[in-house]
Amino acid sequence: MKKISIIGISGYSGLELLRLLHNHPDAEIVNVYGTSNTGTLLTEIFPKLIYLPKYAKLIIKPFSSQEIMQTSDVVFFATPAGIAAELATDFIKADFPVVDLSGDFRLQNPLQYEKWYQKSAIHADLLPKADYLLADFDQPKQTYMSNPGCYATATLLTLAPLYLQNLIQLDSVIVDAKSGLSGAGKNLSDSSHFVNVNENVSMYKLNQHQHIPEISNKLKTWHENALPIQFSTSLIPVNRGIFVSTYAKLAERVSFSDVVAAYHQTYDDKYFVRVLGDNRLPDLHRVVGTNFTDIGMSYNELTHTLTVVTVLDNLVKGAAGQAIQNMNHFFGFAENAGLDLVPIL
Ligand SMILES: NC(=O)C1=CN([C@@H]2O[C@H](COP(=O)(O)OP(=O)(O)OC[C@H]3O[C@@H](n4cnc5c(N)ncnc54)[C@H](OP(=O)(O)O)[C@@H]3O)[C@@H](O)[C@H]2O)C=CC1
Ligand SMILES: CC(=O)N[C@@H](CCC(=O)OP(=O)(O)O)C(=O)O
Repeated sequence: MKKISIIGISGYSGLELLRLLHNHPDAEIVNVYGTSNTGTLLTEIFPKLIYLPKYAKLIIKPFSSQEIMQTSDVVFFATPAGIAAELATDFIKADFPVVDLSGDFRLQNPLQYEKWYQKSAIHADLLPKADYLLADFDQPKQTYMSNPGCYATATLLTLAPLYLQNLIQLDSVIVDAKSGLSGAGKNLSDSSHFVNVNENVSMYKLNQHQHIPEISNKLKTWHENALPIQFSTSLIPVNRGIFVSTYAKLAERVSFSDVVAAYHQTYDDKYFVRVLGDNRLPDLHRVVGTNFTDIGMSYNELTHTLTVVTVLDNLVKGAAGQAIQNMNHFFGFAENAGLDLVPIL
């Protein structure tokens, strides 16, 4: 049984880690950390947990790297960008296992991080200590596991077969991504007020989203001629879910059946990515509450355009679920331990 600490327990993905780890056969949560409400019982802040005796004694504690390393086997950072960069050094120096849900270690180039996250980057010497782990493709080799972003996960799983098998015109890719509100975390802002989100759709961070460099960096490892992609993000009035529509022109002499075959070839042996087959397109309800990514595709003979639709739950596959999938790989557990989830609806 591996002992777990969670930093950022009162945030959306911190609590989602607790929800998923609750059913993990090989893991137990021993300590939880935050900055507000320290010294308070977790069940006092979240009365919905009161009936779960496992958590009756958990107190939200102020961060202590020494305590975490003495009491647990792995720590999850479910904290906003900038916090792991500040607090993770002791773990890296001690080679202590970390799964970081934030963007702090996703970009190996500190200048790229500073440009896209508009924060100071961690010292360049520490960045190579982290593995960027798109869990369905990458296995941890080091102890610092950097979890991909939610939009980046959906986009990369969409594009992997097309880049790896050289199936599209690389200058033709347009990714239109939409997210539910929990993707923005628990803090209120004008744009996240119920009245501004309900019965509304808005595009934000156009051409400036912090997941763009992360996506481009990975695409370059799959295809040496990868070009910048056109990428947009919109907010939709749902609690959870990422819905990505991707458009591209096929490369010469590539047919739609080649594309469908490539998706099956890439994903049929990957438990958490499900290919729906040609002309069947997924919707959010298929995956909400689960660690699955569902992908469907269609081809328009008149415009010679491929459309791929990808859905995932931003809090599960986009954050806590993929983080646990990476932890499962690290400890050699079954990949789906704690993650065999049925969609909420
Ligand atoms: N929401 C999502 O769908 C996704 C989120 N992510 C990433 O995961 C991370 C967490 O996101 P999310 O859960 O949405 O964020 P939230 O804003 O909901 O929660 C963040 C939590 O971090 C805690 N925190 C902040 N500073 C510290 C600190 N110094 N020490 C300990 N705890 C701290 C806060 O607790 P307190 O109030 O006690 O300070 C808060 O509960 C972010 O980096 C986010 O970008 C990645 C993919 C998807
Ligand atoms: C709906 C919404 O606002 N989503 C957030 C996703 C946040 C996130 O996951 O950011 P990092 O992974 O880079 O830390 C956003 O678009 O910024």
